[in-house]
Amino acid sequence: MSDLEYKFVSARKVTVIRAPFSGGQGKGGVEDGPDKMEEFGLLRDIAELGWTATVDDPLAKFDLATLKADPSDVYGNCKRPKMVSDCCRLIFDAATAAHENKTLPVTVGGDHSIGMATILAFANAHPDGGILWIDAHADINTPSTTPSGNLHGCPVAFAMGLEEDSWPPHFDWIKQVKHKVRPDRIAYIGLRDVDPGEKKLLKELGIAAYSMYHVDKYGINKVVEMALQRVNPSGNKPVHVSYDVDAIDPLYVAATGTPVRGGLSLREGLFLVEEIAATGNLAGLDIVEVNPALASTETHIVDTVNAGLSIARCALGETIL
Ligand SMILES: NC(=[NH2+])NCCC[C@H](N)C(=O)O
Ligand SMILES: [Mn+2]
Ligand SMILES: [Mn+2]
Repeated sequence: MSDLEYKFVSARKVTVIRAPFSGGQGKGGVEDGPDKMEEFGLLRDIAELGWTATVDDPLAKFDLATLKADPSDVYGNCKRPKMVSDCCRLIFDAATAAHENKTLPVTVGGDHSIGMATILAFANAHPDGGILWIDAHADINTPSTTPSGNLHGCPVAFAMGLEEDSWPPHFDWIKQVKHKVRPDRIAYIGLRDVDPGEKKLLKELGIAAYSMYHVDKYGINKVVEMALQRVNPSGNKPVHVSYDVDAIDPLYVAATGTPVRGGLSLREGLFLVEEIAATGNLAGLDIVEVNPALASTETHIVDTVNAGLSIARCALGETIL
C-alpha cells in the first residue's frame, strides 16, 4: 500500500490498457510486452500498492499478425499507416474513457507509435496538462522527415498536428480531435539519438528537450525539476509520462528494438518517475518498447521486463520508507 496522493485520479483506480502492437516498426516480439509484464506480476504489483485495476484490451478484436503482414499497407514512405491509425484510434478511445472516469490509464506496449493515441487523449482530456516523453529518441519525425518510415518514430508529430499536409489520409481522424498536444506542454528527458529533421523541429517549436548531456551536467533531480517547470509551471496541473524503456541504458534494458548506449542508469530512470509521482499530479502513464524477443540471454528478458515493472511501481507510489 502506498500513501502518496493522486490529485487527478479518483479512488485509486487504474485502467491497464493492453497495447500488444508492433506495426510502428519492423521487428517482431514487441507485441509480447503486455503478456510478459503480466506474467512477471504487473497486476499483482498494482494491487499490492492499493490500486484497483480494470484491464482494457482495445485491440483484442484484431488479428494483428495478419494486419502487420499486409504488403499493401504503405503510403509514400510510411509503413503500415492503416494498421497504426486503426489501432491508435481504439487506444485513443480507451484512454479517453479512462480519463473521463477519472482512472489512471497505464498503457502497456507494444511499440511507441501508440503514444500518439495516449498523449492525444491526455491533451484532449486535460488541455492544460503537461507531458513528459522519456526516451533516447524524440519520436517527432513527420512523414516528410522520417528516415525509416517507421511510425514509432513519429507519434509526437501526429499528436501535435505537425505538417498535416504530409500525412497519410488514414490519420484524418486526428485532425478532428479538439485539443492537440501543445509544444510548450511537452518536455523530453533522456535524448541521445535525434534525427536532423527532428532537431530542426525541436528548435523551431522551442520544445524543452533534456538530453543525456543535460542529465550529466545538472543531475537527474534538477532535470526533472526543470522539465516539470516547463510543462506544468503552476505545479498543480495533471502530468502524463510516456516512458520508452530505451531511455534507460541497454546495460539494464537490453531487450528493446532501438537500443542506444549512454543512457539513464536504472536508478536515474526510476528516480524520475518517483519524483513525478511524489508531486501527486500523475494522470497517465505509458510503458513501451519492451521486446522480449530481442534478448540474447534469459537475463536480458528478466532485467528488461523487471525494469518495466519497476517503472509502473514507482509511478503508482512505491516508496522505500
Ligand atoms: N520509439 C522508438 N524506439 N523510436 C525510434 C525511432 C528511431 C528513428 N528516429 C526513426 O524515426 O526511425
Ligand atoms: Mn526510443
Ligand atoms: Mn520512443
